[in-house]
Amino acid sequence: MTLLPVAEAQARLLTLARQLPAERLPIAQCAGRWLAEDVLALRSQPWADLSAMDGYAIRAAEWPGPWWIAGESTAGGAVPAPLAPGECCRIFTGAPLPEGADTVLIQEDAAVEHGALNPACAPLAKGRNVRPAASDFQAGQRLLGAGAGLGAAQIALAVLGGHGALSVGGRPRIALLSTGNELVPPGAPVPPGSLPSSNAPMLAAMLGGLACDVTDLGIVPDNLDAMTGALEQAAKADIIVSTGGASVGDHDLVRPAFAKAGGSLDFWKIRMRPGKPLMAGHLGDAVFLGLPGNPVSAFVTAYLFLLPLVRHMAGAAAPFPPASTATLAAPLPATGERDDYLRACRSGNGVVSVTSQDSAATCALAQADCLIVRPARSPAADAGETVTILPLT
Ligand SMILES: Nc1nc2c(c(=O)[nH]1)N[C@H]1C(S)=C(S)[C@@H](COP(=O)(O)OP(=O)(O)OC[C@H]3O[C@@H](n4cnc5c(N)ncnc54)[C@H](O)[C@@H]3O)O[C@H]1N2
Ligand code: MOO
Repeated sequence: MTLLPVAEAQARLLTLARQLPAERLPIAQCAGRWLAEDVLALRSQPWADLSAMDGYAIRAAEWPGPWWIAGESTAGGAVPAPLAPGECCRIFTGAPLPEGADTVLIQEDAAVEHGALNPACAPLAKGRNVRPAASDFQAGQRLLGAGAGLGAAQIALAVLGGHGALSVGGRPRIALLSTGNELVPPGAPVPPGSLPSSNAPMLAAMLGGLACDVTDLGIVPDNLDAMTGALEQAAKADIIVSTGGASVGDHDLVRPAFAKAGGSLDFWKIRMRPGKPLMAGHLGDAVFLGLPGNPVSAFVTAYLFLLPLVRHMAGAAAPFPPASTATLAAPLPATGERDDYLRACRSGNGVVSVTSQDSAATCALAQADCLIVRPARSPAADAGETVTILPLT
């Protein structure tokens, strides 16, 4: 069976998903969401020519003065009277310049005596220490595009643009299923042959920073009817995620259970290491993602598929993790028939892959802060070569 290239599988996954209906939220609840529509400026910023410093508003052409201090301008105060020739105005940071003024002399460079101002510095260029009206943005300007992520800076911009509420994409509901007779819940006694189930808590943690609601439906035994029932129950969610049982063994029942529940599979088996047995499809309105059971495989496939799927459904225009480059601090062997996503660490000397690349090596995974992406059939690489990386932190 030919293995599907990662980029093709990612694109196909997004076509299975619909973007959720938008909701309008108070701006204080918009952090971490994605805009459902463009945000236009309802006002200009600054609203007038404002002082950037505490000092004196002058007309630069009248340098070196002296000027008579004729009034005062404060942020939030009355609009100051226009300057007559030879006049200046005491002014504070954020306050509007009076008509006729074009420059601000900072108070540290001012000598004031008996109401007269003399400069104690080299001549100032016209416009110095002034923020011109609308120099940040103009009323009507597009401040942020639909699909943009709302972090702290974007929220500040939207508020200054005059908005108190924004239309944002919805929060996908995600149901997690962990399959395997060997699994016991976190913290429970672990009899011989058993294993604490770490995948659902790991996935919940990966999803924790995203706009979504996660329900852990627990551990499902390797039994066709139990798995089918669990999938049917999970189909109320927007995204169903299972881990384990994705491969070809006799007890890997996710595919048959998915079919029995009425699901339609879109793809299975990806040209990547780890993560080959990944599958996706839909069950009713829910998108289904079957991740491999090995913890590292589940982590990498969640990072490359699940998190982008959630971002996409929540309205993100750019749902995939941003790739960058780094210099190898140590050599790497040639890759095989699948693209490698090597767990790696960045340091001042460059990037180095962690000691074990086994799909079950969670100690090594926990040390990694990025993935090195190496296409299938890449030759061995020397220290000093440039590689593509994806940040994990
Ligand atoms: N003959 C073949 N065998 C395997 C192939 C293959 O192509 N041919 N693929 C291998 C690859 S690649 C992977 S990855 C694994 C994935 O298999 P499954 O998705 O079926 O996962 P399981 O067999 O159920 O479990 C694998 C491993 O992970 C442990 N596990 C499962 N769930 C959890 C959990 N919730 N928390 C912690 N650990 C979990 C499980 O105990 C197993 O040790 O298949 C290869 N085999
Ligand atoms: O592809 Mo599996 O995920 O190597 O271990």
